[in-house]
Amino acid sequence: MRAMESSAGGLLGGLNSGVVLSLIAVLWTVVWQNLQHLQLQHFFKRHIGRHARRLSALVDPYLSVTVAEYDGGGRMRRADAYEEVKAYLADTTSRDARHLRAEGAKDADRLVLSMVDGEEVADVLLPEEGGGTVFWWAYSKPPPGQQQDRRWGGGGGNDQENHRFYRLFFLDRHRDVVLNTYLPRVRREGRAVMVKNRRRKLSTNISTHQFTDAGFMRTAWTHVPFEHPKTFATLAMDPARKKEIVDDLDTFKNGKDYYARVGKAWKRGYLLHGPPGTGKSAMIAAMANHLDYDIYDIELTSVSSNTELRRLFIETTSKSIIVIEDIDCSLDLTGTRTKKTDDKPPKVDGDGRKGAAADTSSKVTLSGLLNFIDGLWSACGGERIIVFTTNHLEKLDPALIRRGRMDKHIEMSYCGAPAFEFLARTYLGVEEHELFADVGALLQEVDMTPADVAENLTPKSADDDADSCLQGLVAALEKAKEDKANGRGKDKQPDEDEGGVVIAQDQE
Ligand SMILES: Nc1ncnc2c1ncn2[C@@H]1O[C@H](COP(=O)(O)OP(=O)(O)OP(=O)(O)O)[C@@H](O)[C@H]1O
Ligand SMILES: [Mg+2]
Repeated sequence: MRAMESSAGGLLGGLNSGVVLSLIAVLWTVVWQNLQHLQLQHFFKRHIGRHARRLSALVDPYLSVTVAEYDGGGRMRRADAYEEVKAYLADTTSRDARHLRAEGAKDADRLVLSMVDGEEVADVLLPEEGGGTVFWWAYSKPPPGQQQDRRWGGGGGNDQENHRFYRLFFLDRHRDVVLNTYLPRVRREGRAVMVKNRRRKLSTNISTHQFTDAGFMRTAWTHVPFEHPKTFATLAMDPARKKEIVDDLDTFKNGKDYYARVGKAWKRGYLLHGPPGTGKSAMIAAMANHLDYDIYDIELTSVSSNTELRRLFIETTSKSIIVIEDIDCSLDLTGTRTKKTDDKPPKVDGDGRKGAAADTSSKVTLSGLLNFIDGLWSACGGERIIVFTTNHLEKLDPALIRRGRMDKHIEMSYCGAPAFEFLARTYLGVEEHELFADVGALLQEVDMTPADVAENLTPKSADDDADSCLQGLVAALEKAKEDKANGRGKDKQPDEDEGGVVIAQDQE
């Protein structure tokens, strides 16, 4: 059978032209097919299997390594090796393959090319690896009805999708160099190409059909290119705290060995809390830009079950930030989500949390969320940051935000004098101004968010300059001070009555 595969791939003709061998190949194919019809294959397999294998090695001397699109039995996560081989072959493909598939690259004008089904390209060893030897890479999918066969890269599971694969053909005498030198280099170089071509993504959990290597298929996430311009250089906050956060992120990013050594999953939780407009979302964008990570923004209210939450997690890639904004408003066990399902009281598990036992049908529970953050599944893939934001730290369940889950708590607060001066430099380009002292003093008396300060510092017409913007800010601050004195100040946040202590109730 392997003789058939490789001859179909054009290998045998090119490299084994002896008439005798060709005759044997034809004879063998005919005999084998007839044996199948006669139901004698089993007999032969058992009794002359060894001889058959020798004969087939003579007819088809090529060995193969299959790099399948999906690891394991299901289509949970694209195999890294598959992506790496695809990236590695992109150059060769664009040079040699006749039919190509194109995807957008980081650079807006460029395309990343790959093979379509049935294409083949040749590759050679580098001079320092021995040079000269030709290998063949073929890209294909299993023949109909054989998707589950392990020979075709299938995992033997129940998934009926067509799993694509790359298959490398080589001679037995090159086995060592292929397995120990060539393939590791393919993966290494593939990873480097992936980094070069990577367009960062902002994904959200809207399930859609997307075009992948396997054609149109349903994906849990929908994404757009991530293009938020916020960086730590334009985020106003106390310089010492900013440095601490940047150092923390860098230590995490470079901490692969450390996490492996201490036996912890390579992930880190950040809890950003503070009033609206203090820069929590801006901080997430700055983190993603600093680390060069993708963002997965989960809208928890549209996740129907703990199982779906887990699936979402599995479909995230490493080097990503998983964000749940306004976590205090996202998980309402007493509101509409519960009413939507049934009136049965939620099950309570051993440590008193509801919903952990079996209720996976209808809603996300605190227990599901805790598992999402640090259960066994949370370790798959590695290099992920999980960020929760909230305006109401006090409403969150202590179990959710304890260290180990949310490792670093970052308070984002109202604008002080240093943050204001930073914003004035960023927005107006002024280092010094006579109104700085007035603004600084007013900011000590009234609470104004960086978002409001930034808005006041934004020129509204061509006539606006640094003077007029700063005067506008002083006026706004004086008005806020007056309102506060008259009892019309912001005693409560606009959304204070919404949301409710929803997560906390999960742990009664
Ligand atoms: N510390 C800051 N430095 C620079 N810009 C800021 C800062 N805080 C807020 N801003 C600006 O104010 C606007 C609103 O900020 P952002 O959306 O990050 O607030 P938030 O804390 O996420 O608010 P919410 O709780 O309502 O989601 C953004 O345009 C952001 O650039
Ligand atoms: Mg926000």
